[in-house]
Amino acid sequence: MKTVNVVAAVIRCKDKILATQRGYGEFKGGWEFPGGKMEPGEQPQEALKREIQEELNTEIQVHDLISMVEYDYPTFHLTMGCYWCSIVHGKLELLEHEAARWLKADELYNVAWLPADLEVIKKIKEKF
Ligand SMILES: Nc1nc2c([nH]c(=O)n2[C@H]2C[C@H](O)[C@@H](COP(=O)(O)OP(=O)(O)OP(=O)(O)O)O2)c(=O)[nH]1
Repeated sequence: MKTVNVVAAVIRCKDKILATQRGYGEFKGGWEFPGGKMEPGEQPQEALKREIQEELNTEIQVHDLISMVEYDYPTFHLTMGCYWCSIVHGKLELLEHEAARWLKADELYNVAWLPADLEVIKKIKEKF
């Protein structure tokens, strides 16, 4: 099975984190952390900054790794590095997503996360 390498940003602002809803493709309508596939030769931090600039027109700072998720979807294996991030500059324009929500710790399960994200949500809940 092919492996897809993804980086995802858990953007935190005070007591909330950002969840975004996919606007296209196989998982359309599902909730996720913004981010995407790493390009060959890219470091995770630079891939993440690039993706968030492309998707949300926002500059972020990438902090610590929260979790490396390994998840088997029916047609591919996902390896996803999830990082704490904060906003440096920008207004989170939804250039590719359908919707976005800021969630407090007790609201984390109020959206329908992609299956691979549930493990990360558990870790975030412990640390947040
Ligand atoms: N960004 C992101 N992707 C996730 C999460 N959870 C999860 O299972 N995925 C999966 C869905 C996709 O199969 C893959 C990410 O691919 P993507 O389509 O966002 O990547 P990309 O922005 O480079 O998109 P593309 O140019 O290939 O369309 O990872 C998550 O929280 N964030």
